[in-house]
Amino acid sequence: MASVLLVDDNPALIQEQLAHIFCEAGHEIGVALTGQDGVRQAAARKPDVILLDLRLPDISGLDVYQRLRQVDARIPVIFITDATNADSAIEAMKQGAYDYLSKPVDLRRLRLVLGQAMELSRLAREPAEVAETPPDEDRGDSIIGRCPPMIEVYKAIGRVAGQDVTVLITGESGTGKELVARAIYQHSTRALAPFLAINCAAIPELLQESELFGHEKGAFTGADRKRIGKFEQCNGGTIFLDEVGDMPLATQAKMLRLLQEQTFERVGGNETVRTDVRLIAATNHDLESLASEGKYRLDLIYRLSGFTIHLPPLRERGDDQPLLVQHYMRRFNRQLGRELREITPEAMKKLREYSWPGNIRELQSVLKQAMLRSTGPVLVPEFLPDLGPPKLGAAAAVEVAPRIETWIEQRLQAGGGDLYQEVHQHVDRYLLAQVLRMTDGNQLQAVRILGIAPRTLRLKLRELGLSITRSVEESKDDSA
Ligand SMILES: Nc1ncnc2c1ncn2[C@@H]1O[C@H](COP(=O)(O)OP(=O)(O)OP(=O)(O)O)[C@@H](O)[C@H]1O
Repeated sequence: MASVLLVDDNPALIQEQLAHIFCEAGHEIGVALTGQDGVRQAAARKPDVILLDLRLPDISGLDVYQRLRQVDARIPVIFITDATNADSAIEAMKQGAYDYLSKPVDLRRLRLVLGQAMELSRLAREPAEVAETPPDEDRGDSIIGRCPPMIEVYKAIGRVAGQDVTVLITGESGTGKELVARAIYQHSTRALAPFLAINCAAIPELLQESELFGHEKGAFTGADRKRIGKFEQCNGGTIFLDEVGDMPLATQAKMLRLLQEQTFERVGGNETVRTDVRLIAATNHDLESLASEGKYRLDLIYRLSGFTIHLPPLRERGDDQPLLVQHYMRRFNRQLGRELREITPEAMKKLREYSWPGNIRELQSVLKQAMLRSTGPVLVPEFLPDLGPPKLGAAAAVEVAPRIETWIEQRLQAGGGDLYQEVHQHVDRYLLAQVLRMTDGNQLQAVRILGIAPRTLRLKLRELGLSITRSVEESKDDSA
């Protein structure tokens, strides 16, 4: 259930748009007509996101914003402005507002920004903590596991959280890097300051620099107004920079300076901006091999990796696997309205024998599929999707899809929400795996066939918990 507070003396239109966006029952949309009432309601309700009009009858929007920060600096505040108010909006962004929207607010943009802000609010507030045993209650995102390498991870989180240093988290896709970043943030001295998560792979390379550092009006074609970047916006807080290996060289140079001096210039500007942000970076690439190919700066690697935490792949976590299975079975039981209590030893054996290239994200996806197909209270191997032999990593784990009509029929009978997204994921999973199999894992050929950008393919693979391991034929050495 989401809760949004709208602080606006003329709320009708946006209220209507919010009602349209949150058409499901149970969401809470509070409205305050004055700044004072806004601050009072924010303190009383602690909403997930606040929409704040800059022009209020009693106090200026910027003053209200400062008071809201005192209530809880982690609640993302989205400013709503008249186009003429751009300067105040820029000032608001400088002070840490999440985003700003001009009136009349475009519904699609509102939905997008609101969705992102909600997710951020969740990330900043839901505890990401180590669970001694799988928790009964779904208290936030628990980090499950007690194998020796994970104990080392917990110790490292404990050692570094309170120190204001840059941390690099490494590990394959889906091993929990973001979860660990949140745990560090939540145990740090900046825990009450904002947290921003940015995925470099999701931002087109040409826009990365401006997204992170901002730009001046006219800096490039299309830069019709000044923009405050994430590092300026998150002053005092923590930035989690995911997929930091996907950063173009020009942005790397700027990042290096930021880490050395905590200063930078906006794109197209001369003014030196000072910021105080703690950086937690993550990558599933080997940065040193990127450096040896000339794609990554070694000096940046040294700066980023002052303190490194490595997350082991799931296949090396031994008895953590049954713990994770138990944990996610409980969660999906709640989400899907199921009552599966057990998994047979044979089904567990199948899971343990699999190599999990997509790690915990893939485990979640496989379990969810299996639970949706299960009929009784026990998860038996027949309900698991075909997991072997993983020539193309998780891609090979994709079952030969039943006809889509049958699948939808089964899902309708099973009940549960999110059907639209599930159908699309189901089709994507099948399509991508097929195409990647056909091209033997060659992504360039695959994107040509699919007609999508390489970045989109990478994002989709990540979203689906798929990864590619190309089969390598042993070269025959005739001279031997
Ligand atoms: N130890 C764990 N216990 C429980 N859940 C976990 C654990 N590690 C990861 N997860 C869950 O697995 C999913 C993927 O984790 P996360 O997004 O943190 O991985 P990641 O390494 O950042 O992935 P990527 O490299 O693709 O960004 C999330 O839903 C997360 O909550």
